[in-house]
Amino acid sequence: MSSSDSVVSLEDVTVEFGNDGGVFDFFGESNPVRAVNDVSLDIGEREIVTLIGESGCGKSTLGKTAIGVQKPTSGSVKYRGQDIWEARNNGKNASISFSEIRHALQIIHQDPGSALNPNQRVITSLSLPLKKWNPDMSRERREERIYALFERVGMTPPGDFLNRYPHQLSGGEKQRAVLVRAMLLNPDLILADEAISALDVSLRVEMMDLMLELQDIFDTSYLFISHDLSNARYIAEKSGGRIAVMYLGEIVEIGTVDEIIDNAQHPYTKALRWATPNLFDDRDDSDEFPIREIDVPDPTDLPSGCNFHPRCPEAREVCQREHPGVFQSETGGHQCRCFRADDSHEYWNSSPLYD
Ligand SMILES: Nc1ncnc2c1ncn2[C@@H]1O[C@H](COP(=O)(O)OP(=O)(O)OP(=O)(O)O)[C@@H](O)[C@H]1O
Repeated sequence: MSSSDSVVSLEDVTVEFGNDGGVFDFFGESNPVRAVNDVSLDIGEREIVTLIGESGCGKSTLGKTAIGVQKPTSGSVKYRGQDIWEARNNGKNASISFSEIRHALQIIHQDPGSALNPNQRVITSLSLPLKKWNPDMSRERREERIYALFERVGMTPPGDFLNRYPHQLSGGEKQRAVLVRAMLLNPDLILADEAISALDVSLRVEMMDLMLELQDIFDTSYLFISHDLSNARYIAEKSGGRIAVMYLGEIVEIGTVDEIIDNAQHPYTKALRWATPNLFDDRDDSDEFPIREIDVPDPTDLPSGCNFHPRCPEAREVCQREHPGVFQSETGGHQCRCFRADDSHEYWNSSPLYD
């Protein structure tokens, strides 16, 4: 996919936190955290990209950067070809205004409670954004749309739910209300940041199905963040989307379900897959955990060479010295940041690092 066909396109994006002139900088006590490191990613029309990786690897920061909430330290983030930060800072030259971009890129969080005002009835919380973005829409028309969507997501009769306060809804009902609120704005992309993680396991599939159903109606793309590979697999498989695996700020592998689940190339992806037993029918219980059991490196003090080499059972001397670039499969879709993806790399003649 080229960046011109994309809804959102990130190119060489890096996001650092720290070194902001605070008191710790003065004493030289803080190194910046490179939460996102040189990430390029295109999200297509009606595409679902799932970001997966352990806590602190940079998923939320990358997600917020993709929707224009977090400014990148370097690199560009474009919405339909328009640089989001240029639109924000230099609106006169922008072909798409920053407010149009913010309208088109919505977010739903893990905690739906935080998105609904506890002191307002649900109908009010859902009406306000519609009113803001469509000031000419009559109150009757607004409520008609909200009621229709509530019916669509199975919250019937809608009035029973809409006239309650958020604390009178269950977690699953609140999350559905928040999804409806985002969809009412007819966004092009929704960042779903761990949006199903707080739900009971039994409700997660229901919520993912609902997201897919609404995607069909509204032609929405999703950037779906999860730390659970089986959820990532479910949504990517059903939508024909891609899974992107993050490790310490980088996308270390990206591809379709077949490529990531059945033909993983990166040792970290293989470790995630191993750690998700319900994905791995052929696992022998005596198999060793395919990752070296040391602490996750400090994101303010990244290792030399490949970020993953201290934990990688396949690491060789070159991995300690050189940072791997992105290797692409012949079709270009399956990408991996590991020397092992290149049959002719000097890695294969380099000495193993660990016994
Ligand atoms: N505003 C901030 N200021 C300083 N550091 C931050 C900030 N936001 C994130 N970080 C750091 O950036 C790194 C990536 O954080 P991020 O929340 O993006 O990861 P994550 O993969 O989404 O984690 P989790 O799954 O726990 O939410 C972490 O080391 C985190 O502490």
